[in-house]
Order: sequence, then structure tokens, then C-alpha cells
Amino acid sequence: MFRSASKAFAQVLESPRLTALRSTAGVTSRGPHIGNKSSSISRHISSEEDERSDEIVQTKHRRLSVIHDPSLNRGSGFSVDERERLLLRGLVPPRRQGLDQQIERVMKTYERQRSDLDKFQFLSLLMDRNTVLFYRILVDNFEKLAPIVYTPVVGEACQKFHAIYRRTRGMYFSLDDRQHFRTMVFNWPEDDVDVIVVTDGSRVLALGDLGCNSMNIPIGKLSLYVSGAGLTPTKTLPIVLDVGTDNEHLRDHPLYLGLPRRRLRGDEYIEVLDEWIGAIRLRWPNALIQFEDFSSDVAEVLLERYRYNDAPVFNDDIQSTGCIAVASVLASLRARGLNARDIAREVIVCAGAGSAGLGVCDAIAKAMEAEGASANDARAKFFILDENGLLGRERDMSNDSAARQKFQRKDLPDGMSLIEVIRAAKPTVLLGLSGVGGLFTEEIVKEMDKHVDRPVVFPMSNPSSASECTPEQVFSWTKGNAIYASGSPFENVELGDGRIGYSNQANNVYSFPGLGLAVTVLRISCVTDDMFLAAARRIAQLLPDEDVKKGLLFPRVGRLREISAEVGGAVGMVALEHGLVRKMPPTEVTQSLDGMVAYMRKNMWEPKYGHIVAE
Ligand SMILES: NC(=O)c1ccc[n+]([C@@H]2O[C@H](COP(=O)([O-])OP(=O)(O)OC[C@H]3O[C@@H](n4cnc5c(N)ncnc54)[C@H](O)[C@@H]3O)[C@@H](O)[C@H]2O)c1
Ligand SMILES: O=C(O)C[C@H](O)C(=O)O
Ligand SMILES: [Mg+2]
Repeated sequence: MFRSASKAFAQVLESPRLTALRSTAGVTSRGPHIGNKSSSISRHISSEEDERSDEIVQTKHRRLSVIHDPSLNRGSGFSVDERERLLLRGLVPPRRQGLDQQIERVMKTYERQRSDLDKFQFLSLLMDRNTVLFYRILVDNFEKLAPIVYTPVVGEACQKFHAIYRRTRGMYFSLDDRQHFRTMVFNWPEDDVDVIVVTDGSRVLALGDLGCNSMNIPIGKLSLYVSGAGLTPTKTLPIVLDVGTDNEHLRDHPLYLGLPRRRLRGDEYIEVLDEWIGAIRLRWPNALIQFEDFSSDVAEVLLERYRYNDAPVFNDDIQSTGCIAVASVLASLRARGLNARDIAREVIVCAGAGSAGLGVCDAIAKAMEAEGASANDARAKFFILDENGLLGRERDMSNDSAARQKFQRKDLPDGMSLIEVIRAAKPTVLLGLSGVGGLFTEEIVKEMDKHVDRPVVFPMSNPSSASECTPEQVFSWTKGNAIYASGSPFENVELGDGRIGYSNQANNVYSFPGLGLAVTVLRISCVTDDMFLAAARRIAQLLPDEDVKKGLLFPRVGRLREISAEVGGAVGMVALEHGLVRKMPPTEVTQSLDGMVAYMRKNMWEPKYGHIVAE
């Protein structure tokens, strides 16, 4: 009955497009030696073309080794001077082309790719070839390409990693490398690493244990740090910890690239993680470490073990998912004409009691407490289910984590079904972090709709196939009344009466890039829950009332750079207040949130060709 709304109509509601931001001028060095020597020389070379940035890169590379280094390669875009200085004469076609022409050629070829997986591979190969061109294209076409490099297509790319593998990127630490972690970190050529995303592949989206195949997840996340928050590409490091896999299909597959053994668990697993983090801290003491897609049995344990160890660490699935969930609930309050303090009156039903579901509920409970609710009153607002139904009275939770025990309902029978819980609790917000596609049926959503004016339905599971319901379903079942946000992207829906049903994307991509930007720019020493709460509040305020009233909760991901500057600003102000900043910005920056946001924006890397000079 409903069909997807045209993009053009949706864009009418959007505020001005992303402003291009220039990075600050600087000199870096890239070459065959290990390590970068930053020179103090900083001079402006008057550019032959306006499109060039002021950045000067020194290199010892010459001839084909320049072309084979993606961070130096400019393809047909090397200037006449660079061709002379780097001995490239005759090694590239004679006619020089600018970025615009290169983009045109690449996008035409991209459009000819037949499947989404072909598109993924095409972009991966571009990333391997030419860093600036890849990121220029990603930044300029973010909304179109994010679903390819990120959820949902990155999920399929992980499932088929062993079959489509072409070239290495990032680092692998396997059980066979034990006792070598502290030396092998020096095999990585960069002395400066700002952000590491690490996974052990034990729970990739809702696709289960993908072992070593999971490498595309850290690669994808880091490409969002660069495109969405202006982190420097060469200072990002994707890592897979290969501790085996319990995925028999992969383990027995002749092309599988990881260790063909069962997954290591227990104390020995923790020892491996300790050894790994010790090695990382030895080589890159300040790098932000993002734990990604670790299964729920270890995710929280690892976070608690490392988060206060004097270096920044966070778990994306727990904390930044909590952040976007809080932002979504806060924005939905605005949509319903309520205030932030009304969050304490929300009633939350959450399907999914893994680390993501519990992390989200914990973050919302903390947001309630921040608005004056007691811890007990906040807890009483939650009804959490796992695959066995409600976490209720009779459930033996003695071996469960504190995070899970906290949400046990002592007043209701264990195992109540989702529909029974909806009838009993009359929720205002329904969250899906179950990984079960289609879990929110017509009966469930209609039951919820009976008790509230505007049901808030957030099926947050990824990829799209795991979404608990689609926007078309929810808007159809609620006659367009619902407020909707999903983990993976969906098109908006035309409601048939001139209105649009907005399909917001409640994905942690709204928070982790901006957080990483702030940690890097200010060298923040520890990532705290208060930072995520401040970021959530900021995200929830980014759109004007007239947009939010229509059910649009925050700007679309196409404006991620702007959003990341705002998130970075909010995080930076909390870090300042709590004395966690190790690299103080100029005083005027510290005076206001606006000043901090502008500072974040100014420190973003911009994908433009700089000038390469011979070292
Ligand atoms: N939107 C986002 O930004 C975001 C971020 C992180 C995770 N996620 C998604 O959240 C999901 C869960 O992640 P996780 O790490 O907690 O995984 P998990 O496998 O540990 O947890 C899944 C939970 O769902 C429960 N469950 C299974 N079937 C159910 C059912 N029929 N009814 C109710 N509960 C059921 C399981 O018992 C378990 O508690 C994944 O799909 C992941 O992609 C989304
Ligand atoms: O990767 C995503 O799209 C979000 C999240 O980190 C997840 O694990 O689903
Ligand atoms: Mg994840």
C-alpha cells in the first residue's frame, strides 16, 4: 500500500548540505623506512591547481613504488612537478587529469557493477589503489555508498571474505603468533596510530561467528572514521584477533584464511587479550581502541577489564549503540511534544538481552537518572526479553552478568512472550536488538499502538535482513502514527496522504566517528559514559522542531561530518570538565561548545591531493 518516498522530496526537509572542510596545513613523511619523521618546515607551495590542499608529503619512494603506495598514488593526477621529482615520467599516461575527471571515470565504472558485492569489491580495490580518490568519492556520495562499505553489504562481504579475498589490509594476531605480539606490532609501518578497531569475529552483526572473515568490519568502521569524521587514513589500524571459530562451515572450508580450530575460551582467551593489549600499548600508547562485534559473553568483561587502564578504550556495540539509542529516544520525545526530563516516564520493552540490548537499556536508564529518576525507579521502566522470553521472577540469573541481573523483573513471571509483555507493560518505546528479522509482527505493533498516541519502534538489529520490522510495515500497521528508526538503512515511506513516514537510522555510526575525532584531537585519556550521554543529547538537538515533529529524529547520515563535529565538540567539553584532556587546545576553544565544535571541524582531514616532494 505504501511505497518508498522519492529522495528529492526527503531532501526538501534537510538543512544545507555538508560544507567542505579543509585540513590544516602540515608536512608528513612517507617512505620506505619505518616511521614518519615530521619536519618542522611548513611552507605553502603555490598550487598549480586550486583543488590541491596545502599538505606537503615527503617521500623516499620513486618510480613505481610511488604508484603502488595508495597514500601517495594520484593515478592520472600527478602534477608535472611530481612526475619530475618522483621519476614518474613515462610511467603514467601523458595527459594529467584532476580529481573531478578521475571521480567521473570511477563513478561510471562503479555504476556498471552488477551486484552490491561487486560494488563492495570495486570500492575495496579503489581504497587499495588511491586513498584520496577513494575518500573523496565516499565523502561526496556518503549516503549512497555507506550501505555498501558498511551495513548491510559489509555483512555479506564478511560471509564471503574467504572467497573474494584479494589483498591484505590491517593486521591479524592469531594464536599461532602468541609470544610474538610485542614484536610483530613493529611490522606495521606507521609510528602514529590514532584509532584501532579490533574484532575477534565472534558476533558479526547478526550473522554469528565469522572468525577471521570478520576483517571487513574493522576496515568498514575505520573508513567511516575517515569519511565521516576526518580522521587521517594512515593513522587508522583495523585488526582481527584470530582465536579460532566455532563456525564449522568456515572452519572446514578449504579457502578459509583463519586458523581452522575451535574458538579459544575461558582464562586462556583473556590471557591472549592481555598479551595483545600490552603489545598495542607498547607501540601506540595513546591510540583509541574500539572493541567491535565481540560476542556478548566476553564484550562486557573485556570492556570492564580495560576501560580504566589509563588509555582510551570503548565497546562500540555497548556504548555507542547506547548513545544513538538515547539520542533516538530523546529526539522522539521532541517529536511527541515532550521534554527531555520526560524520558524518566518512558516505558521500554527491549527484545534482546545481549551486550547490545543491555548496553542500550543501561544507557537509557542512566539518561533517566540524569533527569532526576532514582536508579530503582529507572530500572522499573524496563522489560527485557531474550530468546526464552521476559527476564522474569523465576529465572535463575545467579551466573549472569551484573548488567543482566539488574534488569530482572521480580514482579512478573519468567518467560512471558513479547505480546504478553506488550499487553502487560503498555510500552511507549519498543526496541529490537535480538538479531531476529521480522520479530515485530503486525499483532505486536498493533497491540502497542492501542495504548499510545505515537508508538516509538526502533528495530536496531543489523543487517537489514535481521531488522525486527521494516518502516513500511510499521507505518502501515499504525496508520503512519509511529516514530521509526532501524539499525540498517531503509527508504522513507510515502503514507499516501501527502505525509512521509521517516525511516531514521539508529546506528552507532552517528557517535563513534565523532568520539574518535575528539579523543584524537584532544588526546583524551579515558572514554566515559558521560561523554556518550553528552553526545546523545547533542545529536537529539540537531534538527529544528518542525522537522522533528514530522518524525525525522536527526540529520541523515549524508551529513555525518557535520554531526561528528557536533559529537566531538560535546565529548570534548565533557573531557575538559573532567580533566581528561592531555593536549590542550587554545583557550578560546575551551570557552564554549560552539568553539569546541569549530575546533573539531578545523582538525578534520580532507580528501584532497596535497603536494608530494622528494625526500
Ligand atoms: N543499530 C546499531 O547501531 C547496533 C549496534 C550494535 C548491535 N546491533 C545489533 O544488535 C543485535 C544484537 O547484538 P548482541 O551483540 O547483543 O547479540 P547477541 O546475540 O549477544 O544478543 C541477541 C539477544 O537476542 C535474544 N533473542 C534471540 N531471539 C529472540 C527472540 N525471539 N525474542 C527476544 N530476544 C531474542 C538472545 O537471547 C540474546 O539475548 C545484532 O543484530 C547487532 O547487529 C545494532
Ligand atoms: O555495524 C553496524 O552497523 C552496527 C553495529 O556495530 C552492529 O554490530 O550491528
Ligand atoms: Mg558492531
